[in-house]
Parts: sequence; C-alpha cells; structure tokens
Amino acid sequence: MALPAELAQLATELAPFVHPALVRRACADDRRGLGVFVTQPLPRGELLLAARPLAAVRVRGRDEDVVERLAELILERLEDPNFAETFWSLSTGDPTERPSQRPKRPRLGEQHERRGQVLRIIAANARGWPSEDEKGLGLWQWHAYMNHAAPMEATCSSVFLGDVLLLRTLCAVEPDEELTNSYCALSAKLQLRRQILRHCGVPLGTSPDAAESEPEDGEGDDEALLPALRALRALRAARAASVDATAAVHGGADAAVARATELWRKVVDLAAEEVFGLQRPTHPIFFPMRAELLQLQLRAARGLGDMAKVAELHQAMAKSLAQEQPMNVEVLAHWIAHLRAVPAVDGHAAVGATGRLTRFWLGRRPGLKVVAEWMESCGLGPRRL
Ligand SMILES: C[S@@+](CC[C@H](N)C(=O)[O-])C[C@H]1O[C@@H](n2cnc3c(N)ncnc32)[C@H](O)[C@@H]1O
Repeated sequence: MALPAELAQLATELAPFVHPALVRRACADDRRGLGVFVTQPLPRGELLLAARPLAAVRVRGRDEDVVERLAELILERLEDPNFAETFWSLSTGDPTERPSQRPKRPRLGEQHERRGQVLRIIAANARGWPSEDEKGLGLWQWHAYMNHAAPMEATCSSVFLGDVLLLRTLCAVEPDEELTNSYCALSAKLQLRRQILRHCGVPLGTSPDAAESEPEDGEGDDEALLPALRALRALRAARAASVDATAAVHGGADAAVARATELWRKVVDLAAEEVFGLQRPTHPIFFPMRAELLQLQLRAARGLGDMAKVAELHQAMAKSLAQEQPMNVEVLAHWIAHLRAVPAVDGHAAVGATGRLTRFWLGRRPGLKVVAEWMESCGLGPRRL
C-alpha cells in the first residue's frame, strides 16, 4: 500500500535533513569502530534525520532475492564517484578493520572482490524496509553510521515515511553522547535478535540482547530470572501447540480442523497475565519471550476468528512492547491493529496512545485511516504483526 498523500507530502517537506549537531567519530571502545555523537544538548523527540536512501529495493520474493537486487543496484551505482565515496565510507562489519583503511573509491578490474565487499557492507549496514506484501532492504547513510544498543538503552528510534527514514531522540542527550538505535525489531524473538546482531557484526557480549540465551529450567536461583522462567515454560507449550495446530489445519479434514481449533484455543487460553505478572520485569530476556508468546496467541486467535481476543492481544502487545521502548513504531502499529480488529471496541486508550505516538513522530495527528495506511506502507499492518 502506498503512503497516504498527506504523509508523502510531509516526507517531501522534511527530507533531506541531517541535524547539524551530528558528528561521526571514533568510539572510545575501538571494537565499536566509528559512531555518531552530538555536539550540543538535544531534547527528547528531536528530529535528527529525514533521509532518503543511498540505495533501497523492494521485491516480492525470498530474502536472498532482496539482497541480490540491492547488491546489483549498488554495483551499478558505484560508477558514480559521489555514490562510491559515501558507500565505501560504510563499515564492513570487520571489528579489526580501522576506519582509515576503508577505500575511498572502488578499484576497477576487481569485480568479484568488489561484489564480496558490497555484500559484506550490506550485511553490516542495511536495514529492512518492507511494505505490505513486499520485502525491502536499503541503506540510509547516517543511520548506517550508528551503532546498536538494546531497545531499552538506545537513545534513538526510527520510522519510515515511504522511503524517507525519520530518526528521533528517545530521551534528552548530552554533548559528546553517542547516539544509538536498536538493530532488531522490538517484536523480534530472542533467537532472532541474536541472529540479527551476529549478521550485522555486533560482537556478542556488547549488548544485553546479544549476550543472553534462553534459560534452562532449573536455572531459577537468579530472582530476576524467575518470571522469565515461568514465561519460558508457557512459551514452550505455546510453540509446540502452534506447530501442531499448523500441521493439523493443513490436514484439511474436519477432524484436523477441529484439532487445530482445540490447539489454538489452548494457546489463546494460556494466562499470559498470570505467567508474566504485572510487576516490572527486570531481566532483558523477558521482553522478547513475552512478545513471542503474545504473537503466538495472536496467530491462534486469528486462526479461531476470535476478533475480540485479537483486539485484546494487540492491546496487550502494545503495552508490553511499550515497556521496552514506549515510542517505538511497533507500539503504534499494535494500537492501530487493536482499533481495526473490533471497530466497536472501547478505543479510548488506543486513540489516546495513537495520538501521542503520531504527534511524537510526525508533529501532527492525522486521522486513524491515514495512520492505518501508513502502518501498512511500513509492513506493519495487522496481517503482518
Ligand atoms: C551499521 S555499522 C555501525 C557503524 C560502524 N561502527 C562504523 O564504524 O561505521 C555496524 C557495525 O558497527 C559495529 N557495532 C555496531 N554496534 C555495536 C556494538 N553495540 N558493539 C560493538 N560494535 C558494534 C559492528 O562492527 C557492526 O558490524
């Protein structure tokens, strides 16, 4: 779905913009290479970037097709010296590489080597740019200069308006503070977060979400891990039932559908509130586990066609993700999906949250229909969540 005209116009008004307080320089920890810092204090919500991509593609196909298409586009455009200079300024993801060793321009006659280098730079710097049914991938220059931090520690977050990437501060920042953002979607499960960080070249152990693995039963001595362990048991039961339900529904026969219904009901009925409690979780692995469980429940509720439950679960998901990063675009997407699931639902809290989030990101409050179309254009429509 295309970006609504009102927001496409806003993107044109905002881009291109790079905040004059941003500088790129070496980090004190040399494993991090270069990073983006600020030269003056900035308040929460400050617009840092409104950037069109250096290169970006969208395709209907497999993940590998998107990478291939982006590499082809970059290889073509490397003939342009301005493009080449910016592209070769990006990290290769090799922690031993000194930024000063990055070549200023591609050397001709080394096609094969150059392609390998392009793919390494894509792996370390590209970010997803999906739309409704399309997979997308692209490079946004200053965004690619930024290092990763776990969502709760990140000082910035981004959203798309079409191909314009908006980046804002999530908190006030001081001069010389490094700006960071999370490389992982807020809803990404634990295993996926680790895969993403490994793929991007973030050394395991430098971020809480890269360091932790799923705990084992019996590891419960650590008080902070107890809620996570309870969640883990529920999560494992839900994973198993979801796999069985999918297999059953593909069986097609009435008995198989009845079995799938029974399994989905079992997943939906897992008392997530009880499992997670209402207390503030303290362990970083808790959030991705809770998000995964709620996602499995959402899928099961959709399988059952129980739209009241779907609405309830989108609300639970919005509140859960907001504990990790309140202004994240996925929080907005779940509030919108909540409102769309059951139009008659008492939407007071959802409308209020939607208003706060859209004002934060856009500086204005478009109608709910426009916001819903915006979320679809970012690949965050209800069917994708
Ligand atoms: C998108 S680039 C970020 C900018 C990069 N540091 C540079 O010098 O241009 C991603 C690379 O930065 C490094 N990096 C990013 N976040 C990091 C972190 N939290 N800890 C250590 N290295 C990190 C990794 O080498 C990763 O492959």
